[in-house]
Amino acid sequence: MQQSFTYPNGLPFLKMHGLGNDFVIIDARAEESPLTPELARAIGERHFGVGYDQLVVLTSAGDADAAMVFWNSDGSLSNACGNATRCIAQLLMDEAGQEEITLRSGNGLLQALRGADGRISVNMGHPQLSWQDVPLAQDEDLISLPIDGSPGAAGMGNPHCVFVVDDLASVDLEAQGAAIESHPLFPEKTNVEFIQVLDRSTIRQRTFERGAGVTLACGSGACAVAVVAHRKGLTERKVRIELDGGVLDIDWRADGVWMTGATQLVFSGVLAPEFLEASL
Ligand SMILES: N[C@H](CCC[C@H](N)C(=O)O)C(=O)O
Repeated sequence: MQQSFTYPNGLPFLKMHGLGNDFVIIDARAEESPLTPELARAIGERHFGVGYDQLVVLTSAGDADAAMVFWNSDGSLSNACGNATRCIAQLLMDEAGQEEITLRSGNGLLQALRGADGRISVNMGHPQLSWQDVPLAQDEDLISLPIDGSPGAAGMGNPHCVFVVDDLASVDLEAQGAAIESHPLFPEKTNVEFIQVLDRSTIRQRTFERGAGVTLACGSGACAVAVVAHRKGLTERKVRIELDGGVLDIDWRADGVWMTGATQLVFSGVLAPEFLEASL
């Protein structure tokens, strides 16, 4: 799709990660920076571009400190990205010298706080549990899924399908994740989490993300995992989730599902005008 917009001076960006779930951040609060799916995909190329799991476009918001639009590396959009939300919160808190920030996402207003240990907590909101809200296709059923492991589904502004397994080492994450991501049970596709419950307060999680594939961590996924595991009677409402890239602490409280974890600014750069021109 030809884009009338041009970037004669290139396009500045930041690179951040939350537990190895990595992000390109484009700050469009002062100046419009429209993206196309083609450009988002080109920036996400790990060899020909910058590479990311998600790209976040920051814009100004009347009712929040900023608004976020989330792109997956396949060029699709998502209403939620927990780890990126934590990274944006750190960025804006550092910029403003604040310890609390409000961010607007496709899943509503999210409150973020910085703890004494420097980790960022975000209230990711209430889970969506009805089949219409996850969403699931009405005429299918979770048991129709071609994988054992007592599946559960929950939405956190984005859909998640969670499988509880006895041994994560037995899971073919790429193949089984891809099969579920596009299963007809999920009209908007789904993120896929495989978990092993270590005790009532500890879960090991591996993730195949919608639109991004295997990632080292998934924040909204960890929230959905905590909700599904608790509803199955396997864990408390407060759990520590061990992901490939690190640890998230999840607390499903009366006011929403709180997620706490580390964030890291890695580098800043500028996408070259000729790269952008070739990718639009
Ligand atoms: N792939 C997800 C978005 C990013 C989720 C993940 N990176 C997180 O930290 O929540 C989706 O399409 O719903």
